[in-house]
Amino acid sequence: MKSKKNIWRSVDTACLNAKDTEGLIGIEECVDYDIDTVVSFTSEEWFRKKDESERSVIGTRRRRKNARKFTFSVSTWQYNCRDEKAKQNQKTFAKKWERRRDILGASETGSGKTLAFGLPILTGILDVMEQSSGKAPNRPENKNEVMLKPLYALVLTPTRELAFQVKNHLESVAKYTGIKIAVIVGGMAAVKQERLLAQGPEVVVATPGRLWELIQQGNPHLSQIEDIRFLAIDETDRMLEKGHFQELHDLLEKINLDKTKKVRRQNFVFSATLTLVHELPQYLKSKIKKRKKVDAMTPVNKLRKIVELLGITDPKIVDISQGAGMSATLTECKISCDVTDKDYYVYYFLMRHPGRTLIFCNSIGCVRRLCTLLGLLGCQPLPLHASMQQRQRLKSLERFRDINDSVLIATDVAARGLDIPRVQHVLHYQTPRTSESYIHRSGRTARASQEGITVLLIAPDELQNYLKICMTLAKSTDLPAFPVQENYLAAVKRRINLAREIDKLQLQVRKTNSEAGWFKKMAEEMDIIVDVNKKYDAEEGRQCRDRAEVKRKQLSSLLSTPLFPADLPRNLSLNVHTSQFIDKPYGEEKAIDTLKNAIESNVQRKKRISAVYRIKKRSSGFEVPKNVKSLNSGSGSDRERNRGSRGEINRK
Ligand SMILES: Nc1ncnc2c1ncn2[C@@H]1O[C@H](COP(=O)(O)OP(=O)(O)OP(=O)(O)O)[C@@H](O)[C@H]1O
Repeated sequence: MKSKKNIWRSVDTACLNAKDTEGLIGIEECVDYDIDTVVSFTSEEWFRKKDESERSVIGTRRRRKNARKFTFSVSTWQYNCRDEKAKQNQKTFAKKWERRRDILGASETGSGKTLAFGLPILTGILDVMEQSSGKAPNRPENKNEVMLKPLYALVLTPTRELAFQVKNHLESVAKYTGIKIAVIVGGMAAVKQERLLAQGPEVVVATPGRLWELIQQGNPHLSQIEDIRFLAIDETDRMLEKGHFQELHDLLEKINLDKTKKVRRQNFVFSATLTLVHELPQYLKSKIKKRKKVDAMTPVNKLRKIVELLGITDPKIVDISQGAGMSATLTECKISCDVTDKDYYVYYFLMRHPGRTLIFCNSIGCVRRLCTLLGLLGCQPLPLHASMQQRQRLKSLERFRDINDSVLIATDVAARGLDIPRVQHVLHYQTPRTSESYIHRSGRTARASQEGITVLLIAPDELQNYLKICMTLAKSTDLPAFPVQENYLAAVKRRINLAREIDKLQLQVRKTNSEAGWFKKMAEEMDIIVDVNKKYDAEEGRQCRDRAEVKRKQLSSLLSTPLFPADLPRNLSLNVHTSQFIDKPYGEEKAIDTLKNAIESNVQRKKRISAVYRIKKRSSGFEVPKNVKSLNSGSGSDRERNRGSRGEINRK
């Protein structure tokens, strides 16, 4: 269809379903057209539209007789599209895309990479669909086979949650284009996913394991995987890590087999840490000095390796990551403490600074323990780790999104890519093992130009790891210490210690019960009669239960008394799960402001002290002692913890 004079008329939307028109600022219908040729929207037009303050996306939806032009407001994407940084990011990427080259893209966390590859893919598919509209679809060679709808694009992500998120994100953009998107991940019923694939989605978002499984099983829609025109690999550096995602390598081998198809395909390779490289360990540095054959890992080397692994030729590299992939709106800080004190500081933080908080642990066991502990204290934490059922994992995420001031305790399974609105704090309960992990975990806050704070809890035996992270991220100064009002810690400790005791007693009860259960089962199998109650439960188990009950009552009464001074406004609410009263202060200073104020007052204090030194020196020839370097240098001191110091890193 071709419009002659480009005359458009408003369409009355009253007759349409409110859900269908949600987010539309209007629908116009082209009223002068010929039905011979199809009008396609050029990339220039697309991106020109994107620049307008009320950015709009134009998609075509062919109806039986006429084509309609759909313009939808960005509010359908659930965010305000005036995020200049994200827009700039996507524009940068768009320019490269116009030349249809493979893109290797690195930009900081939360800067909008999903759309940076999502938009080119969706527009690309529309183009391909327009071009091939006259041609016959993929006809099977065998007449008995069903005619296949084409598969145009594949997006791969390292985690299932991220796959769902990317799918939702793309779906909201593709809402009026008619492009269908399916998500294929492990942990969900394969039959259901096969049903989705049978509908012939143009885009498949998947994790490599399940996708490869279905390909191996000969899924008809996925049999076209070699024909895809667009491939995006999100969090590529993680996906290509040694020993992980073997299926991805198998898949790449398969789709790179046919050289003509490979050349026709456009690849998008994205991550915030795509160009991040680590400092070489000392022993390797000395090998380099001795001219032994050790390749220093540079960003170029790293990218070269990725390109080689993916079989990409002549890609365009777009590296607009600043600050080692961390958002400029992110404020970092640390709390140095003993490993046994970490619970106190976490609970203190949650109570003193309520807000949506994501706590990262290094192991599943740690997530479970912390969840139980904070659960007993009425914080209602939500767990997220790989040993949970997929349904539960998604439910935890959903509740974390929906509930204000919610707390999610997760392993690194939640570290990459997840975009949860208004996460105010990220706490690293344990120092992450890699710098990448630190960047991605921290990047769950301060997204899309919002402010956020990340707090690293460092025990003495984690100092080494912490220093490595600082060096990789080229930090010249120590992270400031988060200010903690130590006078409240005694009350915090009382609560935590009681909760720990209850946890221990509960564990003992569970152990006794399971032992009794096992014994009973064995006795039944051997057909002997044993008084199990007498042997196990009668004394020890009952005593533990009673003691736990007493302690629970004590804790309950502690929780019903205020933790912070009476002059702070408080919110005494009932925890419906435990029937305990939770006392939550609110209305006080935000964590980020507390830290900024502490840093500011520390700077002022240093200025005052150096002014006093100068005056004294001038008036009495007083010399500043040479060993006075920094007032708060060194880590772990109470003084530093309280005042938010910025000491120099001791690199030795
Ligand atoms: N042009 C834009 N204007 C406003 N917000 C945007 C824009 N583009 C993306 N966003 C929003 O920014 C947030 C972060 O986007 P996205 O999840 O794509 O970031 P990312 O760069 O992939 O982050 P990560 O590195 O953590 O995976 C999302 O909520 C997204 O909706």
